[in-house]
Amino acid sequence: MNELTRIPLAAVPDPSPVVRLRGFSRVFGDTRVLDDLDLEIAPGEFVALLGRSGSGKTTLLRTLAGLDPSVGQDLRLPGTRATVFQDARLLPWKRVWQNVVLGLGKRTRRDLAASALEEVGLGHRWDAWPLTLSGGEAQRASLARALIRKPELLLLDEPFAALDALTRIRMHALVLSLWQQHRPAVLLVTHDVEEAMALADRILVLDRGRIAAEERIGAPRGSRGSVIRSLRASLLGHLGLQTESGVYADLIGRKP
Ligand SMILES: Nc1ncnc2c1ncn2[C@@H]1O[C@H](COP(=O)(O)OP(=O)(O)OP(=O)(O)O)[C@@H](O)[C@H]1O
Repeated sequence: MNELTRIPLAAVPDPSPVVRLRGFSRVFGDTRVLDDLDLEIAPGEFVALLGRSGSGKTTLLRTLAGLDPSVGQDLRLPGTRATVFQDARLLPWKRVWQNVVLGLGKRTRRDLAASALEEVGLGHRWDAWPLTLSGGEAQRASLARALIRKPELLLLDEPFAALDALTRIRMHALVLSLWQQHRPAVLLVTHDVEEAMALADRILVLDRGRIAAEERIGAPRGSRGSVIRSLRASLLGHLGLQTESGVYADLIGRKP
């Protein structure tokens, strides 16, 4: 046994979190949208955030992205963050590759953009105009633009919600493989319970401004089938969706 193996586990410090919010609140007028919220995200962790409409998901994501100017500096956030939104937000008057390196300085080379686009499966469209891209292609470009910045924290704000089912599944596979390769911490905001269960290590449910539930998925991706069934019921319960899924089942004549 060498020296290293004798060090007790407790003596190994936890890696410091990429995100740490303690007792964080955000108030708009009379509405307390985030209320004394605690959140930590470890380096390289993939976290999904579920919540009903209006529960504060986007407010939280904007805070973490540094897009909320009224939030002070009392948060621990990483230096490099990048966000992918539901709409790709590409500038239509710039080529796809120019969008990918936008803001990175004049010396950033075209071949760097092209290789990032290659990585997201869009190498053949590197010189295209954004308006000629499909929805899925535009989101690939948006992912390339995020990843080229080598973010410690990648924020995904319902990035697949506007895509058709097949494209969405392909994008899930792409995001997972990019995450496995680059290992940023990820916070994925989604309404889709299945998406959260397929992609994340940990799922949070936001309700009335706080984390109302937390589920950690130990099983590796690809062999989560048995865990997912019980988790789905629990998450739908936390989201208050059991009644709705019952109503839906009545509509289509199938048991939920
Ligand atoms: N700038 C603002 N000024 C006033 N109220 C706001 C502002 N931004 C958000 N809100 C309010 O905060 C609440 C939470 O909004 P938020 O967009 O964070 O919810 P969400 O969970 O992302 O909803 P959805 O799933 O529908 O996108 C809403 O009631 C919204 O009207």
